[in-house]
Amino acid sequence: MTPRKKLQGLVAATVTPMTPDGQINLSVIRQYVDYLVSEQKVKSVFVNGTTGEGLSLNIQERKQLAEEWVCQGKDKLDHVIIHVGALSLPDSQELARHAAAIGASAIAVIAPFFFKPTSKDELIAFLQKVASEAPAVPFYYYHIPPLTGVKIRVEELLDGIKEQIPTFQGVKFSDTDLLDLAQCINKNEREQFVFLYGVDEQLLSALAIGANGAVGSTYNYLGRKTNLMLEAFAKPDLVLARKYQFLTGEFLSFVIKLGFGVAQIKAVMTFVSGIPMGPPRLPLVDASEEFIVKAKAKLDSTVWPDGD
Ligand SMILES: CC(=O)N[C@@H]([C@@H](O)[C@H](O)[C@H](O)CO)[C@@H](O)CC(=O)C(=O)O
Repeated sequence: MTPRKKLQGLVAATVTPMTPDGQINLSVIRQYVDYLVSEQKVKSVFVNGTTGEGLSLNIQERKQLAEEWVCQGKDKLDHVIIHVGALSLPDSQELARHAAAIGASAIAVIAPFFFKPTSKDELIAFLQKVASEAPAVPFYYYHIPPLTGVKIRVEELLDGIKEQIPTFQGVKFSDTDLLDLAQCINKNEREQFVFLYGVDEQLLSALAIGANGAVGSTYNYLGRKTNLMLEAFAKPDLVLARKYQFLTGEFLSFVIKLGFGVAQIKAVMTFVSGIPMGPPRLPLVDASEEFIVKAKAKLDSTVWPDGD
């Protein structure tokens, strides 16, 4: 990894490749890295997050994946962010120490979601205990209230956070509350925090209010298209940028109606990239053949502004 360009642009939330019998399949990570870089023009990854079924993996598996991504990403990827959140604080701390030891670019932590923090102070206390185990590694809070049920506003959380977590770098913001995101950006201009948006279907709106980039599942297979949207936005050619966003939205809205989660993301990534991502881990179950046929037909029939 080339150290340490400020994180911006697209970050692929990686899926965890598995063998048909449910073991993690490290052997395809090298091919996965090359595919992201050469075919999707995506040079940063977020490992062991939601899309990566991080919370369904054991500690050993999470460490192996982190190591493989860092190792295979060396000299190819700009940033390898490792999600180290867990329900158990010692597990999360162990993963943070491990990520630091292997040279991860950054770590991220989700709010614990069984026994939940009920206030900003409780959440910060948990995050601080994890971040302090990796004192030289940039730290991101991973905000995903639709899955954690932890709805503490990020705007509130950020107030004074640097004093308690000196490594705090930014937020992976996977929520539709754009007012909260806007307030975070507006109030923290001097802090130089990084805001990575996580709802791919409305990334353009987040860019408009100042998000630095995005972490998401679609950048695994629509990274190149979304990069064209980012370029159009930067020009600015908003008409073109909207076209890309609308087409991504049309695909997602189509598959969401069919039932779209990590299993289906793995299936889409498998047919688009040709890399076997395998089944998900229970309680998730494989995408149906019907889903795969319909999703593939939808993607194949989409005509993008660049002519593809
Ligand atoms: C709830 C969820 O899984 N959200 C995804 C999105 O990329 C999502 O798949 C996309 O917006 C389609 O709805 C990401 O925010 C998750 C993510 O970045 C991760 O895997 O850590």
